[in-house]
Amino acid sequence: MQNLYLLPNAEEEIIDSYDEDIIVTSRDGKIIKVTQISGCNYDLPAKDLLGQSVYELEEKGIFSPAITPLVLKQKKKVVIVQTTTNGKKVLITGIPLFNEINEVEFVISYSYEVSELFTLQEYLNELEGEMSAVKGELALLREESLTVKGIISESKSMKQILKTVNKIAPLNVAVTIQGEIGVGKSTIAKLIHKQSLRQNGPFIEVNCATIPDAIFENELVGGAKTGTPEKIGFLQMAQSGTLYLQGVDELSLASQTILLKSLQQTNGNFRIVSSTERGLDDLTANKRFREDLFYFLHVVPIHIKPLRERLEDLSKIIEKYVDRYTAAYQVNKILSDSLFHELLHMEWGGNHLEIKNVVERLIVQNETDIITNDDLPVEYRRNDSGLDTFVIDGRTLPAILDKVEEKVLLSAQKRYKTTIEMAKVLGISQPSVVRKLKKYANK
Ligand SMILES: Nc1ncnc2c1ncn2[C@@H]1O[C@H](COP(=O)(O)OP(=O)(O)OP(=O)(O)O)[C@@H](O)[C@H]1O
Repeated sequence: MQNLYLLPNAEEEIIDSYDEDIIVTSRDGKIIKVTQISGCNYDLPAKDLLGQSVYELEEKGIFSPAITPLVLKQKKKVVIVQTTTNGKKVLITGIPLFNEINEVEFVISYSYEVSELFTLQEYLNELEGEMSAVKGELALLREESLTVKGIISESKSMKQILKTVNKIAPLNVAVTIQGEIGVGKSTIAKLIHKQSLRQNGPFIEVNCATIPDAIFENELVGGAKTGTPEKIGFLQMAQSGTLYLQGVDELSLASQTILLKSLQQTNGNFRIVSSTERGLDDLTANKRFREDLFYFLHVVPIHIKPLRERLEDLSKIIEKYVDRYTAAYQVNKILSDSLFHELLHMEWGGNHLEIKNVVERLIVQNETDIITNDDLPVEYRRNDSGLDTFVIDGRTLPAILDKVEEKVLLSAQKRYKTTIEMAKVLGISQPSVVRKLKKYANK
């Protein structure tokens, strides 16, 4: 730094031209000049400072520490923070003024009260700590929500899908995944994201079916247009990540127009993956889906077959859910072969979601170690009453009906907790249920 030289008779003008706390000390530490507000940080009138020694003031704890000795020693500008007797923080800068033989002749210092800055700094540090904790948590949650381990792909068609995903995930193309409810569309969308170059970015899921037309634009592009700029839209949230438009076939034509316009206007740095239950090409042909939006979204189509058409996957999935729920509920149960066979040949319109639900119910609601067809929830039981086993048996009709009644009652007793519930399901009175149960119990 270039040395500052004291100009003769110039100090007065310099000092008086500032509405600042400035103090000038001589090389022996005496205060020789002050401004009108000097001393206010130390709760002293300016005139009381004049003539005092900074060494003494330091000893009394008023200048803690004094800056003049430091500047004299270092012969250069010094910046320190003083703590005053009443706990205020004062940022003080000391500058040496040199004489002709290059010795420090005077020290000029100016100070600002910075307690608030310190409080702000502490607050910022605290915020920073919280932010990094939240960031860590977010990364963990993102990782968890995107974990796609254990994808079952025994069937040829699922293997082919995984191959396609492998190929297209690193490319920035739009993908449309079609399939029935619960067939694994969002699982594949997450897999595409995980295998893409944007894997560390966000995966933003937009459930198209649940957003009313009136607020769709607001949800997509945020509140800038509606006077609520603090509202961030999905398109902004998805930057450098993946935008997953779940159930895009559920959008009304009005919302489709908004979506297309917003996607075209936004310089979106994200990958779009959409899911649909219905074929978008059919909807487009029937004018229920905008053709231009169709071409925008439908670059790579992936079709996931329902589980009933993927028996190899279905079989593994039933086993997986049995393992999962026996472990979760700490029970030791297996499905009978006949029940397993039955499950393999059901419709499963809700695919994974439905199977998961039924297997959990089977594991939780039955007390026997081997779960059989009779343990299926009523709505899943086949509509045959097993009468064939009774008919040609030389028994009378009342005896056969009696046997059927006994079977129905005992099976209902296993399933329902109270006789009131049984009566309601079977459509007879509760005393009737009690009477019949007694009758069969005594047989
Ligand atoms: N191939 C698979 N292997 C193992 N589990 C799977 C597979 N596909 C999906 N699942 C599981 O099935 C459940 C439903 O899957 P997902 O949510 O991906 O279906 P979806 O088709 O997106 O459903 P929706 O129709 O509700 O959008 C999830 O718990 C998922 O982990």
